[in-house]
Amino acid sequence: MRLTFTQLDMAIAAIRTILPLESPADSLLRVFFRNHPMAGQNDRAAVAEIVYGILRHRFFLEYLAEKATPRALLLAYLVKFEGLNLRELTTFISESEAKWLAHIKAINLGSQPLAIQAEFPDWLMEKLQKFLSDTEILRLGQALQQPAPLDLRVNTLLAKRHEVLTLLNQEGIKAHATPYSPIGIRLSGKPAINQDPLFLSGKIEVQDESSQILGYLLAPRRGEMVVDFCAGAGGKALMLGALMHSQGRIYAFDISEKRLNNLKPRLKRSGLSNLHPQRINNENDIRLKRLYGKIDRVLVDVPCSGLGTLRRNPDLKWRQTPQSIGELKRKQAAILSSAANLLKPGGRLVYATCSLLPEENQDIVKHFLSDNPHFAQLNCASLLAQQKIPLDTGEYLQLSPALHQTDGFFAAALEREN
Ligand SMILES: C[S@@+](CC[C@H](N)C(=O)[O-])C[C@H]1O[C@@H](n2cnc3c(N)ncnc32)[C@H](O)[C@@H]1O
Repeated sequence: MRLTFTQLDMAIAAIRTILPLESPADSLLRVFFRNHPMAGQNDRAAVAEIVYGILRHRFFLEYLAEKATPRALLLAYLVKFEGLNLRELTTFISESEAKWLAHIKAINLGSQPLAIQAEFPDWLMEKLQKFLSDTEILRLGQALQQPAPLDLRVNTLLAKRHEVLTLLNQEGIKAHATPYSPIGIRLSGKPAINQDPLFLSGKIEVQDESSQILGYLLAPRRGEMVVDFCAGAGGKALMLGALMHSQGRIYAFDISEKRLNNLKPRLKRSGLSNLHPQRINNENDIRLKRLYGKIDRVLVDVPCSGLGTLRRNPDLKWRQTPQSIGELKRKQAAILSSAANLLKPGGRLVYATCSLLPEENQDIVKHFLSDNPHFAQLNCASLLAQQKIPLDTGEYLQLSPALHQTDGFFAAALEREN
């Protein structure tokens, strides 16, 4: 990483603004850049990389810096994680900083306590230790400290994967097929894909491979009635529409008008005509009643702690607390129970989270099944095998950045029997 003085100063200002983490880091960074309109494309990329790098390695960096000032965190990060040598920083640092940096260069991360090596706060360590060994926690923590690759989904309504791969390679963008999703592409590096003609013409969408696998678990067919209960900006609903060849009907529900508005330009690009976004007041919205017992497939991608996405959102481990997770669990159970009312007998429901914690995953599903004996659990590995996806994580789908190079994802597939 080669940095200018301006970028170093701007990075310090950005860290000062973002680290209190009063809002999500990505929105704080957006506001920061809005307030620094003179920053060019390269400056923004460098500052964002530094801020996210510091968020990923914050525990170790705070341990290294006696006083965790934005400047100390920046310098420690550049030396320990970006491999900058002191010569490259001489004009920027004082003599005492140079001495301190020379000292910390020799400190080995491997000799630190597990929580620091894995970069997990104490409350999360406590939860993880209930179901993972120390070795598994370390592997998970290390995988979550790596930046996520950029995954694309080919919109099969408009293009084929091999054609898109050829076109990307012709543009000089290094890309290869994802190992599990038959319509996924993984890019090397982070090209500005949202300016690419393939993106602008709706042939590709940005979507992590783990999220694409969910679409294959739900496996909606042409002509069916489908609900994406927590559709957000529609990442998964758009894929469902393409799997259905734009035939049948998908309702994309969400309580957030803003998120559904973000779906609109994507929907326009996608060429789909079977997707209907609709804001609901809450999971018990009276307007849902007319659909009770009528829907073939329901996706319930509930709000969750997001701990499986720490590669992209490293700030979540400081923004979540045991209390916030307690509230999420109540919401998840309520949403699952209401969404299940929509299903017709023989219909399929997929409950999904991007959390790693059994309390937001298996526990919610088990509780639902014990309250609803007319629902049965389907085996996710068999459902994926039917779709020719050789991905066997047992009866639940459990994807991990350490094992599958995807975000951490959980899903259970349920069928209404009568
Ligand atoms: C994990 S996100 C969904 C992401 C989305 N499926 C996608 O692929 O982009 C969870 C969503 O649930 C929505 N939500 C929260 N409470 C809800 C409720 N009671 N009913 C429906 N949606 C809700 C949130 O606004 C958020 O967009």
